[in-house]
Amino acid sequence: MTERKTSHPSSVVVLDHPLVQHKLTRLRQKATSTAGFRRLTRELSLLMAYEATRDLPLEAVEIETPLEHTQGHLLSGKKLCLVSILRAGNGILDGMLDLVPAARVGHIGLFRDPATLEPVEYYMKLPEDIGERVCIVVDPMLATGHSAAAAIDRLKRAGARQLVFVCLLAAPEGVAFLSKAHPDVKIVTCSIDRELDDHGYIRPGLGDAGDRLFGTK
Ligand SMILES: O=P(O)(O)OC[C@H]1O[C@H](OP(=O)(O)OP(=O)(O)O)[C@H](O)[C@@H]1O
Ligand SMILES: O=c1cc[nH]c(=O)[nH]1
Ligand SMILES: [Mg+2]
Repeated sequence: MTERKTSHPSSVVVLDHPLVQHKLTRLRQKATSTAGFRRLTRELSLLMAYEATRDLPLEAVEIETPLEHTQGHLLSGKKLCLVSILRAGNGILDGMLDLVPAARVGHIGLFRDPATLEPVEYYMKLPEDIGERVCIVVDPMLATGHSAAAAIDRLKRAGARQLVFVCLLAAPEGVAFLSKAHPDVKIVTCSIDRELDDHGYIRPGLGDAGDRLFGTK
């Protein structure tokens, strides 16, 4: 996986791998159906999970292959928690759970007030031992960054210490806001787009991720 490390802070990783960019372009197209949008989101989630889990610690183990004794590496006891920002986050969550089926899952329900662009909380349920887990927070869109920062505020209040934020698309404004609010949180994204428009939509973007995933518009 190639990382582009040019004009953004070191804690932001943009996945410029050809497979990622191909699938992202298909995802952006307005002609892509709901079924296609879901399938592409799932496939991109697997590729993003590859990067988001890069720093998970390994421990050496002794194993027997059919031919000899050797040393291998398994994920250490450090446990994982995937946290979905409802509702669009569930599109990414589903794909990531294919790769890490034993992960615990937290949900934070937030919607963005269309007038103020401020997040409104309507639900939160997290594993009790969240403080002992590496948290991968997923939401397709990082627009103003307010929803992501609010979710991470809540996770830190609940005890989370090691967090990664994963999104399909980010606006420069959202990256700046989240990096300032939570400089310790690595951001993994498939693209940093040009700008936010007057309604807080990412341009060129992909439209409303929740509506496209769930066919609500
Ligand atoms: O960075 P921000 O400006 O806060 O915007 C991003 C948020 O907006 C979208 O959610 P939305 O409010 O549309 O809710 P939904 O997932 O229920 O569609 C998106 O999934 C993020 O959660
Ligand atoms: O472009 C955007 C911005 C916020 N939420 C979305 O779903 N799309
Ligand atoms: Mg939405």
